[in-house]
Amino acid sequence: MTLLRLESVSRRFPVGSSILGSRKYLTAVDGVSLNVEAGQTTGIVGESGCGKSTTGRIALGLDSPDSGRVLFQGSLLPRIGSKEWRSQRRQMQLVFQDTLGALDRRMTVNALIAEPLEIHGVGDAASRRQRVWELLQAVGLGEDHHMLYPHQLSGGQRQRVVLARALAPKPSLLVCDEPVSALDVSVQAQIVNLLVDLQRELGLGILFISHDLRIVRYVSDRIVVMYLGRVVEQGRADVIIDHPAHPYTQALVSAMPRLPGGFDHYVPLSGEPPNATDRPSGCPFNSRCPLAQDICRQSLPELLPLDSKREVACHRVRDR
Ligand SMILES: Nc1ncnc2c1ncn2[C@@H]1O[C@H](COP(=O)(O)OP(=O)(O)OP(=O)(O)O)[C@@H](O)[C@H]1O
Repeated sequence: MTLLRLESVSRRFPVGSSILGSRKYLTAVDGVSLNVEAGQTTGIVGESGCGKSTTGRIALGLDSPDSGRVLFQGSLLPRIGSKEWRSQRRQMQLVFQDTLGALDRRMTVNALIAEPLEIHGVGDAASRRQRVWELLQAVGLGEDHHMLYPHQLSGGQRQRVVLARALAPKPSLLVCDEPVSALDVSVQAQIVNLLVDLQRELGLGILFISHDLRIVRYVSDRIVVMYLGRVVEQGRADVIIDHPAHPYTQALVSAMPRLPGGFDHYVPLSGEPPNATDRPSGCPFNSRCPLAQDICRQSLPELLPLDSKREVACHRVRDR
């Protein structure tokens, strides 16, 4: 069952000064469509600034698209701030990257986990205490931690608190935005495994945002590759990573440690993406693409099925 569906969603932001007449618009997200199935994970990858977090905020209804639609369990997301929106927000929770300070330093772990239950008016005081206890256990924290303050916890323990807070209102969808990028590699693995276990147990749908392809491959059923606000390739996670088709995906994958039987070409990725206020005409990737030809500078490639397992937006892939 499709839990979340983004249909041709776009979002642009004004940049520069309107007084000096230099106002420009930056297109952060441009015609993005994706699905998250119940009990499954859709990963979004791409370099910094490609629009991953903006897509996540739109998916959660924390930001509104300028065009396109967001459907949650088949219905349009209610207007931001409305009563319906507030009640639906329980169903959709954000797991963000904990930088020390994102959690209120004056609150104990207990109080931090109880807070979302109080905000959403879940149960009475006794049932909330019971739920906090269950959540502590679910994320691998317990008696030793519940009266501690955030600064007394390790990064991994704080991320467990972030996860417990997100799970408190019993959501069906989690949007995880770089949930482990601030952590050491070994702790990253613990938190990612915890997330995968909890997903299995609770049947959660997850939109998992990260610039780290290894982690996205590990957790995702489907992967969406974004470049300058657009989806350049999306499909089954194993196909995207083992047989990437778009030159951008190939470059990202070839920068990963090689996997047995996986993609074994080296595709260089030089320079930085162009400024998002000044996107090149044609394919957004043409200025860095080793395969670019005239057509790539002239016309924007559509995202079209390449085979039954993925869609690709590239003129040249179809020529090969
Ligand atoms: N509120 C805003 N006002 C103006 N520009 C914005 C705003 N939010 C995001 N942007 C711009 O939109 C683009 C996409 O940002 P976004 O945070 O979605 O990218 P990202 O892929 O998540 O990046 P990162 O991996 O660095 O978090 C960036 O160029 C960013 O500067």
